[in-house]
Amino acid sequence: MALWILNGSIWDENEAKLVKKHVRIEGGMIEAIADGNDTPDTNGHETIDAAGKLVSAGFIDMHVHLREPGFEYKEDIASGTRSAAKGGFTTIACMPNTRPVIDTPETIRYILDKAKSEGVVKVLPYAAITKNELGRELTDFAALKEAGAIGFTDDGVGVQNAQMMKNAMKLAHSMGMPVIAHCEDDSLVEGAAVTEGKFAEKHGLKGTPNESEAIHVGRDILLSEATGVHYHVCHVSTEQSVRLIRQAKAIGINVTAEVCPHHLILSDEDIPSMDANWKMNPPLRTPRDVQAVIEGLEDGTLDIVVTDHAPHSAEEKARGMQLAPFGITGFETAFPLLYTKFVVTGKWTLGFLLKRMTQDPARVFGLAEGKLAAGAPADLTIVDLESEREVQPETFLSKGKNTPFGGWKLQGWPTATIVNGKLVWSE
Ligand SMILES: NC(=O)N[C@@H](CC(=O)O)C(=O)O
Ligand SMILES: [Zn+2]
Ligand SMILES: [Zn+2]
Repeated sequence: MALWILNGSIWDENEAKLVKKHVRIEGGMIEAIADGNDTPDTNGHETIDAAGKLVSAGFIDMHVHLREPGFEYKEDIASGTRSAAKGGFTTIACMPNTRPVIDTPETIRYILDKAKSEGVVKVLPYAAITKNELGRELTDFAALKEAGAIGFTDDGVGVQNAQMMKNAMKLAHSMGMPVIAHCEDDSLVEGAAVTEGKFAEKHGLKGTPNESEAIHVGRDILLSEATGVHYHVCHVSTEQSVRLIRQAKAIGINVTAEVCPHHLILSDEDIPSMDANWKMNPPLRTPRDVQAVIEGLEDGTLDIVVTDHAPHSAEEKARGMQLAPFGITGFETAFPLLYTKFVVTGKWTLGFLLKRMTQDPARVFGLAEGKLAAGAPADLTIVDLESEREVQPETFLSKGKNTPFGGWKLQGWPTATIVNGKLVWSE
């Protein structure tokens, strides 16, 4: 039996507009895409009517925190993948800053097994660069790759020692694996919760300077040049980082980069109070930085959008700006935020946004997903582009309700998500 998604609107890249199509799915693959004016014979097959809705390749999020093992009170694989599906994501890559840290083949296998038995979207695990993410000793890259790790990162902290990072890059390059870096020089941060800027000044807080991120970006670009490794920069938030990555790409260094919706939309000047739902790492930067990351994404310096979905409990976030952990949830607001802020306003085409959330992550990480075409995996997202709805954190499928976007009125809400040809979430 096939599954037909009928009458949906698909973004046509050549015509740069939405066109009506029918999608036929069989055996977990997209089998055919038929003209919307045809009437396919759907007798004996399942159908989903997508009239008036966008049908897109499923979104891909290459930077998320599922918190399992160890922090299941914040999120687990079951809740995190359901939250992802509700946000229209069909493939997600999870970070290793769990407890224990994902630094052994056993933990990689645990994640993959759990994702298979309890998850509803595809989960790709990263492994740590250093044991316990302590920056002292490299993990067993070969065994981790063999177990299914897709790259190496100590996300949550920066690798402080340059020689350690260089050794990691050399080794990763020798096995064709990428190094993904959380860029932060601890000596320049010293416990600051927000960026240097107007909010910090107003509240008499210590702020993190932009260089704390960009110094690592610059260092690692040079190390990538020296080792040849594919170096991917996490959650770029500063003008200086964008500038360094742009220059590195211009001379052919093997660097790619990501940016989060919140860094594209919010600056430190938007933070209304000492509310820790506005606290994340990197922090919200100045309006000038926001402009720079927007331009970076637009000109391809920044390749992809990721959520950095980072759920925490309400109790943890209630500790206040200085003491609460860094991070905000991302899955269930990402697409509506970007669609409303950049596509509805006419700044970007819908095609541009979709590309940065589907094809580009697939290109950067060499995935078969991310395409809406015959022969591609049947991972699809159906989206209502019209209705305006309010962000209601209490309705999130994520255990984390920590978001600064509560109450925002947005368009572009996913209504159904299909993974490997199966409906895994619908309204
Ligand atoms: N981004 C965050 O603010 N927090 C992340 C860690 C990280 O991505 O660096 C987390 O694990 O909570
Ligand atoms: Zn990080
Ligand atoms: Zn992260």
